[in-house]
Amino acid sequence: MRVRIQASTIKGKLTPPSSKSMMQRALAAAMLAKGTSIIHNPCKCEDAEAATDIIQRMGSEVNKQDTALQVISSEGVAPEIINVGESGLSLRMFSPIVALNPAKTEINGRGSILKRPIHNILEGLENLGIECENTGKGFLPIQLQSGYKSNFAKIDGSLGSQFLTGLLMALPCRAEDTTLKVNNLKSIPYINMTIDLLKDFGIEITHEDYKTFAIKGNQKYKPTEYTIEADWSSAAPLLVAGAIKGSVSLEHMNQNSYQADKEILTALKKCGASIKWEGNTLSVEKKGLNAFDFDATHCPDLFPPLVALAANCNGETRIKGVHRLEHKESNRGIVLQKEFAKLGVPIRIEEDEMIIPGGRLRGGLANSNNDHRIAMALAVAGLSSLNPVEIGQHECVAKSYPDFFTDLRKIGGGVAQFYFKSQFV
Ligand SMILES: O=C(O)C1=C[C@@H](OP(=O)(O)O)[C@@H](O)[C@H](O)C1
Ligand SMILES: C=C(OP(=O)(O)O)C(=O)O
Repeated sequence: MRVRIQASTIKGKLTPPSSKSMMQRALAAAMLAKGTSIIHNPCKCEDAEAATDIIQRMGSEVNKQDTALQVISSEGVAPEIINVGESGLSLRMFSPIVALNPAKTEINGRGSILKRPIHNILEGLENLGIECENTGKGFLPIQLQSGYKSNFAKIDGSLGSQFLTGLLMALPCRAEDTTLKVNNLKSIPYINMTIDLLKDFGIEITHEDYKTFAIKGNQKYKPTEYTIEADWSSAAPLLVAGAIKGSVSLEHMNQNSYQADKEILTALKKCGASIKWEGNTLSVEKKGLNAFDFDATHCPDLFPPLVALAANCNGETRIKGVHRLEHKESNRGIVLQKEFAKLGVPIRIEEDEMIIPGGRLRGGLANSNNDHRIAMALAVAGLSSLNPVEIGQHECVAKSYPDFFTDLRKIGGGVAQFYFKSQFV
């Protein structure tokens, strides 16, 4: 299958899917809380399915209700193997949780995750006394056993925050206290989201300026009812669609969210789009758009939709944080450069900055490189291109937003899916 996006005017109202970051955290926390938790407004996407499968393998019962999931957690079991699918968060969050149990568990995955390096997980867990075998030699699979033995570790945060999220969720369950010294932490808002969610489950985490985390042991997760917010990461391409080609209103958005990608609002304001809040409904409307400077170091998932936005602005936009993109579902800096070049946009990368000239979208054949955020950014670019944009491997949006193309059509996007003998363009 391929999808073809034609220039179109955007107008309409939607509710974006629920946050996959919050959903995966809530599933892990519900598993760690012995008793019954309810997750309202659950996120339905492949990464959430992977996390659900993991907690079931670890002994939780998960029951679907109307608009909620019931998680019943009793004594946990150590599975022989868990599979994280393609989810970076499930890999990095569940590794420290699985490691609480001294029995041996193998962690494996599929697709893009098999190409994402794991040395910082290995280093961190080994520093805390876990015995790690790595038959994948720097990549999955890994086998963990023996339980935690050390009460102190230095953690490299420069590659991202997900592993620290896992440690903050696991270590309160140890009998002993643990101190983590974290160096050069990136994606900081995601740690705020973790700490906030843990508070709802009865777990307290304190830190000094995101550098020292003193984690009290013997804490008990309490079962709770937790509501997943709408996802700002999935909202971002929809908001950009409204800003470049008409208007869009998104319902049920939390203005005070801890989600990193709420920062899309800063970028939209900077380039001159019109932004209006009415209660929890956010409306964005097209205006003359000008190039902008933006630092995406701590909200790396915004890069792809920001590139689609920048390609529609007058002048050269500069976005910082390219180094953060190397180990995502694809090497996103290079892939954005390569795929937008196919549409006529000559992106430059200078050290940690991406420079995007506006006003050159010609359209053409591109490929998502099996990266959901690239597929969505290319689709948004198609809305304002001279010729249609065709995207190969577009089904990968299922990782975070399975209904993306249906929703884009609902707000006026000219979307046509068709069979094509090869995905590779
Ligand atoms: O904690 C999370 O939910 C996430 C953290 C970020 O990763 P890094 O912390 O690796 O940058 C982000 O890119 C990812 O999509 C989700
Ligand atoms: C990078 C992402 O997710 P993860 O790292 O959890 O696979 C993403 O959703 O853009």
